[in-house]
Amino acid sequence: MSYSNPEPVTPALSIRSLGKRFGEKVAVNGISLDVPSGSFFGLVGPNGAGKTTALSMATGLLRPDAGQVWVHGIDVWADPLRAKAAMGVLADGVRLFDRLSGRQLVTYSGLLRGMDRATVEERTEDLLRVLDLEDAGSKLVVDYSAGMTKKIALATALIHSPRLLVLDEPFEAVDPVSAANIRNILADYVTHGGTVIVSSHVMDLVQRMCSHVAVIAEGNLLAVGTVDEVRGETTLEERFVELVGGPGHNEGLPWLHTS
Ligand SMILES: Nc1ncnc2c1ncn2[C@@H]1O[C@H](COP(=O)(O)OP(=O)(O)OP(=O)(O)O)[C@@H](O)[C@H]1O
Repeated sequence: MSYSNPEPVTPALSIRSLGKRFGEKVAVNGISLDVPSGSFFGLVGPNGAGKTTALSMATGLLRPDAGQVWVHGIDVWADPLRAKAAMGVLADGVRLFDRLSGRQLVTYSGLLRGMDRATVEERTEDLLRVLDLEDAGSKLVVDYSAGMTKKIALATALIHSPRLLVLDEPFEAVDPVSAANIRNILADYVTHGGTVIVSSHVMDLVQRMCSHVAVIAEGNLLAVGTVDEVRGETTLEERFVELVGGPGHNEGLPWLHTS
């Protein structure tokens, strides 16, 4: 009896030769990588490395100058509606419809995704509860704090139960209890077959939370693999500093010394 080779599993996200420049500035320099399905994938890099630009292109928010992106095998730029249906996105710095209340915003996101109202209402209440936003549900999003805004944006990314979550800095400005809640929700989602991509500056968090990591700096991919492969015998933080270069400007600011 002969067996054919098993089909290789389609990555949750595949990026090939993705590039973007803003004027003279090359923000993303022909990056290629695969995010395995079912992974918890961290994207790390210094300020201005190109993380947000790369994730915006990967999620159909910013048109690349070059390259291609597939989400579960669907070409994001050739078939955006189908690709976006498979994704939940927490974008950095994108304005929400903040004249809606939190509850309205999450409900609206679900209805826009074509979900039926009863399911949307049920999930909206679940999301407000687990994200500790029940009391703030009827307040306008424009009046939310930075952390509350992050959490309501996360709720809009989760409502349709996507196969892939792409979260740009999901823990920024979020209090530790809410952050732990969100980590648990995401870990549970991955355990049940979802894939998460998070960008973060907190190496310790990425080391503890993620199965895989990519390091980018100045628009280039410096390392990618499982967290253990990338960090080797050291911590992810030490490896990160080795890869992107240690602290510069050691001279400090003498005029700031008050005594
Ligand atoms: N709309 C834009 N116009 C001009 N330059 C841009 C624009 N967006 C990003 N850039 C530049 O592209 C580079 C990459 O920026 P990007 O926001 O992708 O970095 P990042 O890794 O997300 O940084 P951070 O960690 O600080 O959020 C930076 O030099 C930035 O100034």
